[in-house]
Amino acid sequence: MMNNPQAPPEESTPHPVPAAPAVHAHGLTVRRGTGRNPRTVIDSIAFDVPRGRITGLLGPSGCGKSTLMRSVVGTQAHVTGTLDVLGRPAGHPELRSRIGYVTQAPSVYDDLTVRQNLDYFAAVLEPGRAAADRRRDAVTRAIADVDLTSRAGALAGNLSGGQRSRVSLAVALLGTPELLVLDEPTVGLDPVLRRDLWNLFHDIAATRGATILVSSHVMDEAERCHDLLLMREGRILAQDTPDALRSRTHSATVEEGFLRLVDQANTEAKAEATR
Ligand SMILES: Nc1ncnc2c1ncn2[C@@H]1O[C@H](COP(=O)(O)OP(=O)(O)OP(=O)(O)O)[C@@H](O)[C@H]1O
Repeated sequence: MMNNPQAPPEESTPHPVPAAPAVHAHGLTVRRGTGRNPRTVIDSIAFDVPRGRITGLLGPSGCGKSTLMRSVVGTQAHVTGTLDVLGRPAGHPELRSRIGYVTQAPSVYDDLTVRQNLDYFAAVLEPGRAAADRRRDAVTRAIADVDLTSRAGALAGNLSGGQRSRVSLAVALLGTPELLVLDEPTVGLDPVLRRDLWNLFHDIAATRGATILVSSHVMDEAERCHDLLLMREGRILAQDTPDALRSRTHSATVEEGFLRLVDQANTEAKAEATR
């Protein structure tokens, strides 16, 4: 899948958007920290993630992207408000096999090979001898999807950072999830690998109809998304397509548009404070 540079991400065609979003949030609030001083890090936000498309969650470091993603996959405590994922409340046991989640730090075993890592996680997903053939096929396909077939026998500990990230992504692809939640998957990757990964995300959305929620603090990656959620300080600053955002902020790039919205929000906050 990654050997397809002919298909620029911008030109890939997302599946038609069905009515029900993959993720629906309303009044979503998250508090973090223990003891006497838990802080509100996500503050009563509302947003939708449309199905079959790539939604970029963008914003500066510390704005709450990882917390929001953890809430969507159901691993975050102290979440209140409405958060529905694939038609179920976030964290519902039925969602476990329907969501693939890649955390910021690649979660692979360094002392196992790429294939052994995948075999292990495949067995956790679908245990038992009866499923052995299906597991083997799923593992082979996931390794091919992330273009690591030639390194399948290499120890994960001997791979580059980008290759290790791709092993994590392959693990997330194992169960052919309907929703992929990817927390800054391109951090630290060189431009070629970043482009290849974005091509892969577009392939996955277009060929499988999967929904992808992907975070980044690199604004130029926003241009590669179908839809954007721009976050700042625990709030959603904008939900738009890159085109609509550029156009309504009269900006040449999403980054410029984002900065305009930040300035506007700051001005409004100051005016509010002096009232
Ligand atoms: N375990 C924790 N306890 C208390 N506060 C936390 C904890 N983890 C994160 N936070 C705070 O929650 C806020 C949001 O953090 P989060 O990791 O979600 O941001 P982010 O946008 O993903 O940042 P980055 O891009 O740097 O990963 C930050 O202010 C952070 O300090």
